[in-house]
Amino acid sequence: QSGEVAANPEQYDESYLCPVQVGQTTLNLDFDTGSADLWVFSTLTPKSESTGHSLYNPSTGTKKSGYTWDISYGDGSGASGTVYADKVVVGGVTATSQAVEAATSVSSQFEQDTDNDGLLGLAFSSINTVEPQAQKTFFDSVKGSLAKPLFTADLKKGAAGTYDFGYIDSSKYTGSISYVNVNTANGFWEFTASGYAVGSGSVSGSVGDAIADTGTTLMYLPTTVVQAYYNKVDSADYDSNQGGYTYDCSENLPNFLISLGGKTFTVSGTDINFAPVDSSGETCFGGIQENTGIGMSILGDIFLKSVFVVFDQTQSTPRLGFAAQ
Ligand SMILES: O=C(CNCCc1c[nH]c2ccccc12)Nc1scc(-c2ccccc2)c1C(=O)NCc1ccccc1
Repeated sequence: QSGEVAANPEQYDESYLCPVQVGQTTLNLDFDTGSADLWVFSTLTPKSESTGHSLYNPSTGTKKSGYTWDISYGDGSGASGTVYADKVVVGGVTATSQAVEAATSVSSQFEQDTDNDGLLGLAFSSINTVEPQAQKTFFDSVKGSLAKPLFTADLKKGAAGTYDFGYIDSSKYTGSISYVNVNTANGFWEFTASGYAVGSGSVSGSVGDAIADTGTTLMYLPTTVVQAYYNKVDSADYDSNQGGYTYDCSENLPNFLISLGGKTFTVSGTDINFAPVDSSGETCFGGIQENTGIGMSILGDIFLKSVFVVFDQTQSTPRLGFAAQ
């Protein structure tokens, strides 16, 4: 089988939500290549935490008794609950007995984002949080039945993009796809990014160890790289209150060039201009920030909306393919 699903941006492209049938309900889920749990708001979630969200009703599923899950993310958000086996359909691709993690508790960040009914993890199943036994991601559940064991992400700035499962749509990218091998030891789509440049010109240095993460909004890069970037932005400085680099919204940001698999990709300065820090709209928060304390770089949505990405498991070593959009 194969299929395509829309990826609809939230405000400021903070995250991208896709319609997914879970049991008998259609939920808007955040497809997340940086985690491996498919968890959803449910009728088991306290009303005080689930108002405004579409809810999964576990009555259509089969409870996996004694199974629980509990996930927390680097920003301190998280959720936990119980596990059911149910039908999940993404763009016509069906997993007949997918582990659906019903939330019995969610953190305030998720509670407040009423367009987001949960996450569909697309990292490697080795980091699924279900106890006593890790469960397969949706992709792992359907992989064997897909025309090709791969999926692609085509995210866009301020417009609907797509995730395709089982095939590569060559109308969605230009030029050739350049591939890098993935190291799955940490359960992420993790690879080594090469040189970079700020503004224009030839790339040099090395960004190093990085993950392709559709579930993280911004780009988190080594301090040396981030300082080199904001040195080219006159009004920029590190604002500890905001927890990152800010600058005058009126200032034009330079492009960021990064070399992956021997090819150089350009993230435009307009894409790196993330969002105002407050309603005055004078000061803006940058889409490139430091990866301090993370242990690797994260190429999140700010980067991914500039490229077409293939998450490829056609070979014994998984690989990532990048092409210009
Ligand atoms: O977790 C994911 C992908 N799912 C995110 C789901 C999600 C988490 N809040 C959400 C809110 C809305 C929608 C989805 C999510 N990626 C990774 S790998 C390593 C780290 C990490 C580890 C330690 C320290 C920092 C990051 C993260 C991380 O925490 N990213 C989110 C973030 C990163 C930085 C700042 C904020 C968030």
